[in-house]
Amino acid sequence: MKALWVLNAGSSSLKFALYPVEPGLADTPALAGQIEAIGSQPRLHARAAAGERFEADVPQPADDDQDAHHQSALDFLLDWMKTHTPRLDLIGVGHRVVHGGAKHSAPLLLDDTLVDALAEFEPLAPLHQPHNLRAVRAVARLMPQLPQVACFDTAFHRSQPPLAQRFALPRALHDEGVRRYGFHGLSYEYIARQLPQAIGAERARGAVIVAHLGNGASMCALRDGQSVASSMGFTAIDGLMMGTRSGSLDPGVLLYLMDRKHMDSAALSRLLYKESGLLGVSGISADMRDLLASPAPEAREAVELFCYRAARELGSLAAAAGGCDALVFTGGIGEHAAAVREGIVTRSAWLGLALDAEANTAHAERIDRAGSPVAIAVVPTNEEWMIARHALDMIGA
Ligand SMILES: Nc1ncnc2c1ncn2[C@@H]1O[C@H](COP(=O)(O)OP(=O)(O)O)[C@@H](O)[C@H]1O
Ligand SMILES: CC(=O)OP(=O)(O)O
Ligand SMILES: [Mg+2]
Repeated sequence: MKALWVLNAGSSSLKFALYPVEPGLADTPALAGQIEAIGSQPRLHARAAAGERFEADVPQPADDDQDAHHQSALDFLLDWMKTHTPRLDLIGVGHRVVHGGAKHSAPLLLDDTLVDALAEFEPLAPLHQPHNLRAVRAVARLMPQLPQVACFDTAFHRSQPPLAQRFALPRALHDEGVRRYGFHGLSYEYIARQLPQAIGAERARGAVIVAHLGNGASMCALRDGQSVASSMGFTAIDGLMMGTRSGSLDPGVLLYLMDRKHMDSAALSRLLYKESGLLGVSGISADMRDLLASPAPEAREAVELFCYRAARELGSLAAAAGGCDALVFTGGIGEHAAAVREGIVTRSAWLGLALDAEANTAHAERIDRAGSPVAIAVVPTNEEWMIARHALDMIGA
């Protein structure tokens, strides 16, 4: 079987999928899964198209070194893949690479020079980029002849108008790359392809706001299926409140923390990327499921702040898009947490949004109330398929 591997290395997970490519790219992977909880109790879960399920504990080095944890999860996965897919004719590997900078608006074939260039963006995406590139290097060591393709989370947003990409900072900083990039682009690109089917061709050409609410969360304004603005900026901390990331913050808070608490960039980075968001506000968990199930007032406040911040961002993106013909929910929270969707939509009635409560609790594809002017849809995202599509286009069958 000719096939493509897809690797999506995240902050605490390593997702993978194996897509058959003969005759064309399959809709569903032959095998897909992830190693979750890297750094705490890593476990591999996978599922074959035929329904067979696999689970395995992933050994983890005893020390506290995040890099070592990711490396050992990756080694385990590559070994596991070899033993579970012995008769495979691999034609290439597609990777999610979170940051492609200002230059890269399309997927690229990877080589050593490009990997080194992309490593320059590691400080801008410390939870993702180092792990993305580690996976590229590991595959290159094991199978040096195999073509590898980088698919950038930032690429889809390069269509944004210049104003949407600019901070109100001195021009020289913009010119050296301090600008808004936007992330989750592979997810938004996939959703944009599904829009005609989900909300109708005419609405799909209009102003559509997509909320990708997962562990990392962002929103994107689309016009005619193209990104015109996004809640994430220079880094994936900006915008919405997330599992452990703060989202938008008054920059004066950082000055205060540096001056008065003597926090350096490592301490600030830990605070903003790992200790804030749902985890920081609730003091209980970064996982939306835990918070929705908890009776603690701090958990409820964290969920409410998440919805409030998302509703405010929705208003801002509607301004950027010149309206809101449809709102689309995706990502782990967007696809599964009916209470969060309700919290966001009820705060957005002024935009013409109205929820069909029954359809919402049933996680139906369309959850807007009959006769209301704005479509609301729930569309599962599929970053892995989008990566496979790009990789196959680059490599050729
Ligand atoms: N049934 C559910 N109800 C509420 N939240 C859920 C549910 N399933 C998953 N989630 C939430 O989705 C988030 C993870 O989303 P996901 O898109 O898988 O994240 P990642 O950014 O790691 O790809 C977690 O906060 C998790 O609690
Ligand atoms: C860019 C980003 O935040 O990605 P994730 O949701 O996978 O953490
Ligand atoms: Mg994700």
